[in-house]
Amino acid sequence: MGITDMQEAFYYRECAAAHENSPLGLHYAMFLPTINKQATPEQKKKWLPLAENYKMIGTYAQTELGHGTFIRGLETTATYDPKTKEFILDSPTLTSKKYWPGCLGKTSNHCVVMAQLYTQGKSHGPHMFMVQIRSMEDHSVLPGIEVGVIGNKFGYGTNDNGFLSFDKLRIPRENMLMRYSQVGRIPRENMLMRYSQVSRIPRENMLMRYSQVHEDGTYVKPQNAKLAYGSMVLIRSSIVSDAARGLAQACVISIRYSAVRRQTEAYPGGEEPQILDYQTQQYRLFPLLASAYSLQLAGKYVFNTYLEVNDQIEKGNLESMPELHALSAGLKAFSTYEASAGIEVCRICCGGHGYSQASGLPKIYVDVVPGCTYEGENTVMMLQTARYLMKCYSRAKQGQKLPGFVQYIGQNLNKKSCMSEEVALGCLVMAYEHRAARLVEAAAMRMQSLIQGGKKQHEAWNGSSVQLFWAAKAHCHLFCVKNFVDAIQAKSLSSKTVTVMKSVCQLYGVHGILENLGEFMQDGFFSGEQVGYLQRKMLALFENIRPNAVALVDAFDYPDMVLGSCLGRYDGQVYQALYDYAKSAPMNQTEIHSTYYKHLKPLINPETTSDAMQFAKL
Ligand SMILES: CCCCCCCCCCCCCCCCCCCCCCCCCC(=O)SCCNC(=O)CCNC(=O)[C@H](O)C(C)(C)COP(=O)(O)OP(=O)(O)OC[C@H]1O[C@@H](n2cnc3c(N)ncnc32)[C@H](O)[C@@H]1OP(=O)(O)O
Ligand SMILES: Cc1cc2nc3c(=O)[nH]c(=O)nc-3n(C[C@H](O)[C@H](O)[C@H](O)COP(=O)(O)OP(=O)(O)OC[C@H]3O[C@@H](n4cnc5c(N)ncnc54)[C@H](O)[C@@H]3O)c2cc1C
Repeated sequence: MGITDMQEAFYYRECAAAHENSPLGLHYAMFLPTINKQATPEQKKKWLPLAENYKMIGTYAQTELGHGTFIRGLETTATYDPKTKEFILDSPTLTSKKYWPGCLGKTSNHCVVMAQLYTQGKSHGPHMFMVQIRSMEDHSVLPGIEVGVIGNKFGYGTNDNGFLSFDKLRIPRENMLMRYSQVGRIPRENMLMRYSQVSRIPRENMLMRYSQVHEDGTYVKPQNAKLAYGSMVLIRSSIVSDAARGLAQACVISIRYSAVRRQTEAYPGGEEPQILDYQTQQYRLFPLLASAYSLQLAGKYVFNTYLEVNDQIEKGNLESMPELHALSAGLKAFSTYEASAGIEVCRICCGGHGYSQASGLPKIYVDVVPGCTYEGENTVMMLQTARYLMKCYSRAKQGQKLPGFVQYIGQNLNKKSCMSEEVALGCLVMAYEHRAARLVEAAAMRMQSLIQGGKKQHEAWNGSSVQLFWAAKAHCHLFCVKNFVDAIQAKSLSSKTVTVMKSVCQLYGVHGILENLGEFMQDGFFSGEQVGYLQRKMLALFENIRPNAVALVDAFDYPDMVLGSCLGRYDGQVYQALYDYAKSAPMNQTEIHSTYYKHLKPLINPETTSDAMQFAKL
């Protein structure tokens, strides 16, 4: 294809089989990026050409039967044997079997495995290892390995998510991904001098990233243990755009269909209106359209931030890792929650036809919804963001300056909303900042009061985790609103486009307040009159957006072959498409289905069953 940008490559392949979830998905999404980001130059030189040319086909094997979220609790072990300079990989318990990795059961012949590293009897936590699991000659499973598929799932039918276990499998020392940490002395000639010299330079000259390497194979610590989590941060940063894509496609289908579908005469003898003219249909669909635009912008921001921060990390500057982790973890959770719920609403808005595979909506749903679980279960990710927000809160209270997107924390909470009938974008942002700041403070106060009441840190954390979750969710919501407003105000769009997009942005902000009113009103920030402004503005925005609704979904520019939907076709020929779809159903290829003879005929016409049974056996 010659496409070098990995997101473009992903979406190009998606066009070929939209939402089918490629059996090579993990090879592209995590196996290749892990080699790129976690391997030494020497290891990359050896593995990348094979992986890029599909000789090595791999996946990312981290999750086990017993652990997915708690990486430090993983049970697979990799024990270093200094005599043979090998690691011994083992699955010591039933719960240590790897379980869920995509493309593992039948497709991959290699995988990067996350295992607890042991050297000289000491554990050094989770590290990545390159492991060949099948022969590159005949794809047979290698000795010491058990691998297979995990069976049918909620969706992902084309992905052979699998299980994998090791029985004291020996792999060469060079198979530990050693960009950030090593075991055993690396011969000088083996290590490209990109980052550091080995053995002959004075110890104090060694970049802190590569601290001491000892002859006896003592473990070399990375600058930050979380560098090993880097592949997950990449995918989390990518998932936001992917969730936006799923929601946008569902909006295209449901809004185009709502412009074609007519139902129920508006008044006795009157014409049946387009269902898109029903205010309740607009109330359900237009905010989702706004959300799709907002999440697309958020996805662009977070992926660009990932690229920038990753660039710094590669140069040894890890300063922005915490921000990137907090942003990517929170937005991954927020976007997949919003998109999953939104796609389901789009399906319901299409009535019975929405429940048909012909609509394309079930496929989009089962492709997007696991994003709430994989790459970090959403609640856990929100709590990781909350952990960062608590740190920011205490820094703000100490008068420290905070980075850009958290500067609102610790602000004065006594002020009231500036909201007027006009519903200015600035007042919307101020409302979201106030809500988030207040929820961050409330969670911090709750933690503090529990600790002052004698609770231990972890008890106070758990006892505050609902409020911590609310604070993180409000933080992510603020980010999306502010990012959308900034895009509208900064963009040099034509005045017509700005007018339309400003209404979409306003609707996103207004609807978000009205759907979470308690959090905005709890401290009297809004008056009842101001809430009235917002309610009237929302209804006015529906009317304002209605004439451009189809153009706003056409603007996503998804071709019919990607939407795969009889309801969302660009030409609007829904009923003919549905009828053709039905006619093409495999069961309609014969007038009488063979099961009639076996199961129905004996009930309906028992007397003539025997010769018919002969016929059924033909
Ligand atoms: C098939 C489709 C194909 C598609 C093809 C795609 C093509 C590819 C091309 C790619 C682009 C394509 C575009 C579209 C693609 C998207 C489509 C979908 C892809 C689908 C594939 C994905 C499949 C799914 C793959 C998977 O599912 S793979 C497994 C995922 N599994 C997890 O995600 C485990 C979660 N759990 C944890 O991440 C940790 O367990 C835990 C909770 C953090 C605690 O970690 P712990 O070590 O306990 O740390 P703490 O003690 O809690 O914290 C201690 C201190 O560390 C800090 N810190 C924790 N972290 C981090 C971190 N990162 N970084 C920095 N700091 C961190 C924390 O801030 C704290 O700092 P402090 O506050 O002390 O200052
Ligand atoms: C479609 C799909 C594809 C996948 N692909 C891969 C892959 O390629 N490679 C791979 O390694 N893994 C993969 N996974 C596994 C996935 O990464 C894990 O399922 C995910 O990390 C969640 O972990 P878990 O399943 O152990 O859930 P758990 O962590 O057991 O979560 C269960 C519940 O416990 C709660 N919980 C857990 N910990 C906490 C906490 N500290 N605080 C509060 N609540 C908590 C969660 O919020 C959740 O509600 C995939 C999963 C799916 C569904």
